[in-house]
Amino acid sequence: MIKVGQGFDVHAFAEGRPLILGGIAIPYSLGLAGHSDADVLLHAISDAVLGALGEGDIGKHFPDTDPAFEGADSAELMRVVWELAVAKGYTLGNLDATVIAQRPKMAPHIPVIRERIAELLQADVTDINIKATTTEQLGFTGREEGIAAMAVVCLLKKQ
Ligand SMILES: Nc1ccn([C@@H]2O[C@H](COP(=O)(O)O)[C@@H](O)[C@H]2O)c(=O)n1
Ligand SMILES: C[C@@]1(CO)OP(=O)(O)OP(=O)(O)OC[C@H]1O
Repeated sequence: MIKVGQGFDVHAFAEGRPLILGGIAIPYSLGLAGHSDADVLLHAISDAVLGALGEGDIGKHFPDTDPAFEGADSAELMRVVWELAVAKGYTLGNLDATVIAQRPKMAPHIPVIRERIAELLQADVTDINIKATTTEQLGFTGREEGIAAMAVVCLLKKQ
């Protein structure tokens, strides 16, 4: 059986916070605002997995009104999401995600992010593709007000 899910998330830039993207810290002058560590890429991927499972979204599983998730490590939240997929008998077919950011330059960090996500999803790194694009200075990402991310996953289950 094949299940497909998609996810999309946005977080605004904020001063005085580390920039956490794809489960790693990226050296940059700004971080992202959020109730958790605001890892917009892992949030989009987690939502894609939950979508494929028909399990709603991360806001349903980890409400931003719950103090338990204040400052949460989004990698740990994604581990919980992935445990749900594994418990239902799924493995990852493949994941494709895009970070939409005018800055910082993502390309140097993508190999490490791929490895980190492969580890979190118990998958082969060749099944994980992470891309980045600017919006050519257009819109909120182009004005460097924040970062958006989108993801598509394919989950597989033996019949
Ligand atoms: N934050 C970003 C954005 C883009 N890249 C890389 O640059 C290439 C060109 O971006 P365009 O938006 O001009 O198409 C893109 O394909 C990425 O490889 C990046 O590393 N970090
Ligand atoms: C991750 C959670 C929970 O801490 O908070 P945020 O970091 O604000 O992220 P968002 O993508 O807005 O929603 C999911 C939340 O419930």
